Amino acid sequence: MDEDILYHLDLGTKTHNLPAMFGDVKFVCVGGSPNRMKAFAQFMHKELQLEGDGEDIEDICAGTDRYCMFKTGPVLSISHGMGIPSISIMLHELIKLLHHARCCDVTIIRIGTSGGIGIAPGSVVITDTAVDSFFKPRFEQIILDNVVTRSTELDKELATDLLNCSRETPGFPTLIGHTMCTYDFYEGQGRLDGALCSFSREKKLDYLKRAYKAGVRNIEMESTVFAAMCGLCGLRAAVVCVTLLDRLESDQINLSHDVLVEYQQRPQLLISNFIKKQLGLCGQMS
Ligand SMILES: O=P(O)(O)O[C@@H]1C[C@H](O)[C@@H](CO)O1
Ligand SMILES: O=c1cc[nH]c(=O)[nH]1
Repeated sequence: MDEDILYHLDLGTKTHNLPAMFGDVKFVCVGGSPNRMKAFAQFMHKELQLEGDGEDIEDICAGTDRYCMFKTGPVLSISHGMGIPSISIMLHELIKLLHHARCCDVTIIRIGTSGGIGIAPGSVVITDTAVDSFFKPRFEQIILDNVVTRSTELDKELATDLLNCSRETPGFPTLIGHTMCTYDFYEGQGRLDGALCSFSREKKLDYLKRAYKAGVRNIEMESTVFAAMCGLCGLRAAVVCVTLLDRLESDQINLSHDVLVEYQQRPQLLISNFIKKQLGLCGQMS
């Protein structure tokens, strides 16, 4: 293409010097909420001891309200909204952006929230394999009128490195497990508290217990397409989500604001330590 307009990011190859803006990016962290991803960028700014306090960090995608993007040193922090279609659009444009910027050796990590199965709320799950609602390691993309099945394996070595790093990040339990990705938060995740519910509490528990038996430790809404797209495009990818509740116990998220904020910081803390370690900065920082 003579010109590539990354419409939902409000960036383009003719309007922006993408290699100058993004050429040094080595880590991309993504998550649903714009505020969380801004907070993560500000946190990374401090952890990397970059100049200034990072409080005035600018949203690179301020020209659109679809996604937010912040850059601090070699770390890019981007929001992706909720669900597969939203993260998929962002990933198409992000991956093209990394290509246009001639970035190399990029690691991409989703830092999110999730519902746990049979584990303590506040636990952090590092995904080894993302599975669909049938506990299968696949993402089915409809292309024209074909169903194209893609693998959802994630980088095992990266997951192990992250688990090792978690041992040096005390304060919360971290484990490796399968993550189930659904198309909905309510019926799609077996919740009884949506506007619609067509199954019993017994059926819900039977489903979630079967998921647990299949190795699923948490449920969220983006991991399968994230794993599939990053895998096909050759990006080293990981999914690290905190659990907000144990779905065998409840459906409603009734954590106080402060606890919710602290839980959401857990994956950020782990990833910040991992990034510092990768950059050879550990031991020199707070
Ligand atoms: O990254 P976040 O915390 O947004 O991910 C999960 C999955 C859905 O997008 C959302 C549902 O509350 O949270
Ligand atoms: O239960 C939960 C909590 C957060 N995100 C989800 O997708 N499910």
